[in-house]
Amino acid sequence: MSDVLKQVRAQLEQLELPDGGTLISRDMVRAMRIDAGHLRFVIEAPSAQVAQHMEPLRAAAERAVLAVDGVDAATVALTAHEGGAEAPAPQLKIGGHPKGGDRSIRPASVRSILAIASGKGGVGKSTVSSNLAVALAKAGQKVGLLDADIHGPSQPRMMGVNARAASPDGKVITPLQAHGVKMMSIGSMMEADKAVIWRGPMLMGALQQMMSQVDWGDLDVLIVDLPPGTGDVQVTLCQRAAPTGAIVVSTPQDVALLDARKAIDMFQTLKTPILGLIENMSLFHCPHCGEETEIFGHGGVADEAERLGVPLLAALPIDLETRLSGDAGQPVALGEGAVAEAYARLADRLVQGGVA
Ligand SMILES: Nc1ncnc2c1ncn2[C@@H]1O[C@H](COP(=O)(O)OP(=O)(O)OP(=O)(O)O)[C@@H](O)[C@H]1O
Repeated sequence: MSDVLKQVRAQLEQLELPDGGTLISRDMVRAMRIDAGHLRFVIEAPSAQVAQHMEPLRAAAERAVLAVDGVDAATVALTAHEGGAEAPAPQLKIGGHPKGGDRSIRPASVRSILAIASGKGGVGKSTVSSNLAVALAKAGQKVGLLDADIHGPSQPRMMGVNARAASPDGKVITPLQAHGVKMMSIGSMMEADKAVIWRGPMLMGALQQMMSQVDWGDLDVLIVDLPPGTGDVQVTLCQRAAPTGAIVVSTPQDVALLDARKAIDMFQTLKTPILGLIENMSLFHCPHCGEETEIFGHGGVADEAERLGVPLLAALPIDLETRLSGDAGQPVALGEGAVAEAYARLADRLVQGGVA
């Protein structure tokens, strides 16, 4: 963390909350960054109800940080963990059959939809999705994250959102909010230890509901974390939501790459543009001896990207902090350091390319 950001945190430690503690001690500060003297961060209230009373504190925080040398301007936003304890549980029947034939399920207020896919499970597709969402939000984009991995939803854990989603009118679902990102997951609609035992049509119905019945509002980009493989959810998304493009995540290992090719072939068949590939877990840098080990090999994804004529968008190392912060619901891209910078570069590249 830079010295200026450390001083900003120290300054915020001085600002007492009316009900005790500070924004720092109560872990309410998210996505803090400084760019050419302009400091930006998000205060995340535990619920929408609490957030309603926090505007004076937001304004006070914005004023207080201007006292720090190196901060010339400050923008502090207020968000809430929607669906806190007092929010009503959704009355929707999730998991019905899809409706409307081939009609589009693309929300009109969403500018870009990025599908994050992989051929094989466990290669880091959800990790990339959550970190990319956070990095885009840090870059000032209005971001949504839809966890479409219906059988194995991991975004509630990775984004640190335990609340159940709410639907005040029983028709429209209010998305949850974490780290400046609107988030919706089938995991936020179900009881934690209930298995989802739906088949094709119900999966497609659930995707349709999460696209079109969630109040996404105006978004620059909606990141869709797909299930692994080439099944009904992927095909429905491509045919009915017309994603702006797909990003395929793979490890450099042969077996993962073989499956990634199938995913790539599916997107080509469905005429969804492939924006590029991401190599995840490419290199391990030992923090003790400094040695670098290619645990899953190296370079395979770059070769595949070249063969297809699409960019290699990022090569991300196998990294303990990535795993720990994902498990703790605080994506590594929230902080600083080499991996956070790699995600910031990836976000920047997608924004510059006009796809986010
Ligand atoms: N670069 C990385 N370094 C270290 N651990 C990682 C990295 N990327 C992902 N992981 C870890 O690997 C595990 C699997 O990652 P993740 O859930 O993102 O994969 P996935 O492709 O979405 O899997 P699935 O398709 O089965 O849901 C997680 O524990 C995650 O924290």
